[in-house]
Amino acid sequence: MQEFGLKSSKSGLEDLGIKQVKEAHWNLSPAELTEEAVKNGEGTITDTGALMADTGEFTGRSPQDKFTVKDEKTQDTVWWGDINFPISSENFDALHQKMAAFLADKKVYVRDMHAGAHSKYRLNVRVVNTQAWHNMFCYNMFLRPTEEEYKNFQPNFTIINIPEFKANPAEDGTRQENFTIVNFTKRMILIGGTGYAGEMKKGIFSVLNYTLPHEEGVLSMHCSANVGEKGDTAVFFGLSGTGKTTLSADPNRGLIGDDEHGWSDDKVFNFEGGCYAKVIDLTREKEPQIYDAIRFGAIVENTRFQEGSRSVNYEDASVTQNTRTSYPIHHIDNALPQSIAEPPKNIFFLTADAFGVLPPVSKLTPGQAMYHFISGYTAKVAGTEVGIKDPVPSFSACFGAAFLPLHPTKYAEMLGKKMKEQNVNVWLINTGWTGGPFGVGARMKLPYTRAMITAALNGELDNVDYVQHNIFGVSMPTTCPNVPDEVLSPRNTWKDKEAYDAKANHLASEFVKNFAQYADFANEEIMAGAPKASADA
Ligand SMILES: Nc1ncnc2c1ncn2[C@@H]1O[C@H](COP(=O)(O)OP(=O)(O)OP(=O)(O)O)[C@@H](O)[C@H]1O
Ligand SMILES: O=C([O-])CC(=O)C(=O)O
Ligand SMILES: [Mn+2]
Repeated sequence: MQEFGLKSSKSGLEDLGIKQVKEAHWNLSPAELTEEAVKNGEGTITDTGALMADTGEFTGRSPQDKFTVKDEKTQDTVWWGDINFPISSENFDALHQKMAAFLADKKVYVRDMHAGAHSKYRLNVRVVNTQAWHNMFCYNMFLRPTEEEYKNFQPNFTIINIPEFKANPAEDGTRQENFTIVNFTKRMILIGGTGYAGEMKKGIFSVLNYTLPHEEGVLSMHCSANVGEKGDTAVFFGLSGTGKTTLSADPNRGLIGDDEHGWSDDKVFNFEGGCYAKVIDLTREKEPQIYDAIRFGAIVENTRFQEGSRSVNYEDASVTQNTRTSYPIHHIDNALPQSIAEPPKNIFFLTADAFGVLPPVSKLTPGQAMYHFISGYTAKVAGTEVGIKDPVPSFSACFGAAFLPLHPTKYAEMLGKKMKEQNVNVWLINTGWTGGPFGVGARMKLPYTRAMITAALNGELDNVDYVQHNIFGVSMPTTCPNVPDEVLSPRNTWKDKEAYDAKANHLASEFVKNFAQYADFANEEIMAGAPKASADA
């Protein structure tokens, strides 16, 4: 086999069961990968120098096709069910062999990288790709080793990602032709039949969501994080599309990361080396930092050009609503170089409530915080996952159940303990609808949401009056700098108050129904954080 680039002297492709490839390109630079991607016909260059590529049939993750190998290591530790689907190690081994054989006449791009900015908890990840742009996605999204580290690199987890390789469900134990399979024993992830690059980053996130809490006592979180001038860290939990990336990019605060973090005894640290932002309707005016990050080295996915030019038309959703960009974190000016900071003083739960019920900013008691963390509510609108067009209420424990191999109460217990010990403020932010539900009202204006978060962080909401929401019980400030008072109470913003009460009661009942599955875990304090349907509505 022909090999190019900066290769580790410690281990090669044979160690991954790959005996033969046509060419292996090791650890190419973004410039080389951009060139390869264009030569291979994978993409084009935009007028700001970014690489534009399509993910193919899959424009989002496919949670139903994500499997975990059920074996001695995982059978009693993984939370099996409709999130963690089991597959046998025989199926895994057979697929692994087929994939390795498939590569015999292919050109591959191999990359060595780190996950976890805290040196104590770092994971060495090796990825094998058939598409150059995927390899560049990994350059952007994972932490980049130094030249010396490349030379001595030894992987302790590997991803083999071949979009062109399709499984045969009847034989391979998958649901369809596409699959993502995590094997904790062999320390390997196999991805096939899909070109959605996010499967790689979320695959490794799932791995860290197992190893860190289970083996290291570190809480892993689906959140963004940034830090103020005084070293005050804030973390922003939220499901896809709720604003983690958008709101963590704040010109007045250093960016730690936009999607995946760990909270150890002493630090909050990013798992990743870059950001993966939604770009639908992106404008420079609303999101200048993200807009300006889309330059040479960045990738834009599933976007289209303005007619007759090489400018990206961010309004074009003809391929998908889930258009994305990935860029290395240093494309954001005030990103912290080490991606690590002190434990948080403030925690925000972001929700995009398409029913327009939850207040745009409210403060939670510790019991309410636990209740909302375990609930993990948002309303799903068309976006990151396949097959969702109309908004639906969505509860995803810990704001990221899809990535959690362990039972959610494991993460909830760890968070609850940390919140209490460190006396953290917890806020609920509705970045979703106001003035009525989706279709009637409008999405909360981004400048208002930013102002609410800024006020909370600066202590400007410490000494204002609060009122309790009649059903959810959360405390709503009655004033907030740079936000009109009338926006702060959702009921005020609805023309039809009875319709509001009915919707609020309905949403409350959805919360209660969903929470029933955690009844064994919840104590009195947590249950006091539950919404209470009002009898007169
Ligand atoms: N008030 C608001 N607050 C936050 N985001 C808003 C608001 N109004 C509109 N948006 C839009 O909502 C989207 C939020 O997406 P963002 O990329 O921040 O989500 P995310 O939580 O990082 O999701 P993912 O985990 O999938 O990456 C952006 O497109 C942003 O422009
Ligand atoms: O993983 C992805 O494709 C995007 C993302 O951040 C999420 O869905 O939380
Ligand atoms: Mn995410």
